[in-house]
Parts: sequence; structure tokens; C-alpha cells
Amino acid sequence: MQDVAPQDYRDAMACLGAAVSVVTTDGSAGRAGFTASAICSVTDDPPTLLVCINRASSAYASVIGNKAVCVNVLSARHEQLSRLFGGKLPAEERFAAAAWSTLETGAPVLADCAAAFDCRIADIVNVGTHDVLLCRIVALQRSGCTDNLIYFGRAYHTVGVTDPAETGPEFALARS
Ligand SMILES: NC(=O)c1ccc[n+]([C@@H]2O[C@H](COP(=O)([O-])OP(=O)(O)OC[C@H]3O[C@@H](n4cnc5c(N)ncnc54)[C@H](O)[C@@H]3O)[C@@H](O)[C@H]2O)c1
Ligand SMILES: Cc1cc2c(cc1C)N(C[C@H](O)[C@H](O)[C@H](O)COP(=O)(O)O)c1[nH]c(=O)[nH]c(=O)c1N2
Repeated sequence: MQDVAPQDYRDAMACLGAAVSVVTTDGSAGRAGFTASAICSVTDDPPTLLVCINRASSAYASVIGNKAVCVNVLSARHEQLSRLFGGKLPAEERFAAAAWSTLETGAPVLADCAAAFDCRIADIVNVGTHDVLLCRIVALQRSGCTDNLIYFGRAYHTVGVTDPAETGPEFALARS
């Protein structure tokens, strides 16, 4: 099979806008977290989402060791937090920038995120540089999603719903 070049693949993938989350974990293998956009819903029965994690990530050993993650979906106001968790900072400095609680698994839950999916890792598939984590949702936190953070064309954007009660949903995409 003839593969396309990784750079050509990334250039094309930059056309896929995606929601941005901070994926966290805590437990005997340590507290860690990273910014992620490679996340999607698999099935609602049993409620399952997938997360792709680079095995070179500083969070990898903790995620695999704890067998649990929380997917914290970011709002527009979390752009700086996304940059912190997507950079090379030590874990303590990343977590110091926000307020956290826990639900079932002990993975950090971002206080004011749009939605948090607390998960146990049910299965792992190795693909190239990444592991695909199949994550069973064991608890949820929701605080509305009127202004989400989006990563598209190698830049952050926000997508908002204006006057949903009066006019029905109207979506606006703005570069931040
Ligand atoms: N799935 C991922 O691991 C993933 C996704 C987005 C960004 N990133 C990382 O964030 C940084 C900035 O990314 P960018 O979007 O500004 O520019 P970029 O050119 O590195 O990436 C463009 C797009 O390609 C995909 N991509 C990039 N690196 C990948 C990887 N190692 N594995 C799978 N898909 C990958 C993503 O969809 C990304 O949005 C880079 O270091 C990139 O590797 C990783
Ligand atoms: C917008 C955006 C989206 C993603 C990322 C980055 C950014 C900026 N990164 C990369 C990841 O966040 C980054 O590698 C680590 O957090 C920083 O590396 P270390 O934690 O220091 O290893 C990333 N990594 C990953 O394994 N899966 C993913 O889905 C994503 N998605």
C-alpha cells in the first residue's frame, strides 16, 4: 500500500474543524493532562467515546496506568488553557491555571467546561504513533454549550449560539 506523505495528510486534516478538549487523568500512575481534538462519539449504548493519544505524550504513561480519563470539552474562554495543556509545561503548571473537581474516576474535572465525560478505558487499539482509547462514560457534568472552542486551519475559533430561546439556534464562527 502506498501512503501519502505525513505533511500532505496534516495539511488536508487542517481543513477538519474540531472541538477542543483537555483530557485528564489521576490515580496511582499520577496526574496528567493534554489538549486533544481527536475525539469522537462511538455509540450511546453503552455510552462510549474514543480518544486518540500519541504514545510520545507526557501524559501517556499516567493515562494507561490509571485506565481512566476525563474529557473536558472547552468553551471559548478556555483558549489559554488549551495552549497550556498543548505545550511542553510540567503537569503542575498546567493544572494550576484552572479549578478542578472530580466525579467517579478521580480524573480532574474542569469546573466550568461545556461538558465533562468521566470515563474508564475499556479497550485500547495501537495504530502507528497513537493509541485509540475506547472510553466508557461512567459520569457526566454539563454546564451548557453556547460558545465552544474550535480548532480549524491551525488556529483557534469560537462557535456560538445566539438567542437560542427567541430565534432558534443561530451559529457564528469567529477567529480568536
Ligand atoms: N491527533 C493528534 O495527535 C493531533 C491533533 C492536532 C494537533 N496535534 C499537534 O498539535 C500541534 C499543532 O498542530 P496544528 O494543527 O497546528 O498543525 P499540524 O500541521 O501539525 O497538524 C494539522 C492537522 O493534522 C493532524 N495531525 C497533526 N499531527 C498529527 C499527529 N501526530 N497524528 C495525527 N494527526 C495529526 C491534526 O488533525 C491537525 O489539526 C502539532 O504538534 C500536532 O502534532 C496533534
Ligand atoms: C489543538 C490541539 C489538538 C491536539 C493536540 C494539540 C493541540 C494544540 N495534541 C498534542 C498534545 O496536546 C501535545 O502533544 C501535548 O500536550 C504536549 O506534549 P507533552 O504533553 O509535553 O508531551 C494532541 N495530541 C494527542 O495525542 N491527541 C490529540 O487529539 C491532540 N490534539
